[in-house]
Amino acid sequence: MTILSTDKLNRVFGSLTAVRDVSLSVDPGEVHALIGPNGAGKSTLVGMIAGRIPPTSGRVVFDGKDVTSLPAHRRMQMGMAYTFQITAIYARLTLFDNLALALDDRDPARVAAALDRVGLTERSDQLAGDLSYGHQRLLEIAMGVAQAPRLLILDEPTQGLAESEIAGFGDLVRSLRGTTTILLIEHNMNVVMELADRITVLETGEVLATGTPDQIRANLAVQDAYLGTTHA
Ligand SMILES: Nc1ncnc2c1ncn2[C@@H]1O[C@H](COP(=O)(O)OP(=O)(O)OP(=O)(O)O)[C@@H](O)[C@H]1O
Repeated sequence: MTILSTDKLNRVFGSLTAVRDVSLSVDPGEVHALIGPNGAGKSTLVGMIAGRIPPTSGRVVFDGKDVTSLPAHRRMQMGMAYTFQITAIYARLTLFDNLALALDDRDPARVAAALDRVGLTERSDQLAGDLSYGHQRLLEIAMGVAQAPRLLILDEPTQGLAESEIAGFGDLVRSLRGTTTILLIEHNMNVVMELADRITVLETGEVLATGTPDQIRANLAVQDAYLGTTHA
């Protein structure tokens, strides 16, 4: 059973095929990482999954329905949530108000619980715009999680986070494992190897390999193309 699948998804920009014939499937409850070198097509693929970028051809199926032609907000109504590299928080509102908006509920206990998941409870009354970049990323993740999505897409969530914050992020993902399906685009290989149930490797727009962290580590093509390790 899959909650999300893509079927021969393609996206062409002029003479460049950014994503070529990508078919992948994500199982309910798994943490599925998407990795690959810069320019491999990760953001373009996720943009098509989320409904921000129209595919040139191919299909996206979410929760058993073909959503290829549905706009992003309809996919969100169906249970997709995503955080992107550009933060989508309200800088002039407090953390409390940001979370209350995401939850559509001002119940202090619920807001506090949502902030607690990312360790920001004590900053509840601060303006979001006054937070460090790393804390803004955590707030954005908390807002995504608060919506209790069926599929949470995290685009480079640890970018700009300090080591201690990365550890907290790892705890958060582990606490969601099994209940929330997560598609994780991430450059930090330690984070990927530690958190992912399965990994899909993209290279120049194509799927190079899919497998468990151990399988991906042992895959010679992946080692050559991406992991930078040498083998005999
Ligand atoms: N709107 C666009 N117009 C033209 N080319 C684009 C557009 N968006 C992406 N590309 C190109 O498509 C290719 C894939 O880009 P994409 O951003 O999807 O890769 P990525 O794997 O997410 O990279 P990164 O890890 O650097 O974010 C790149 O060569 C990029 O220059």
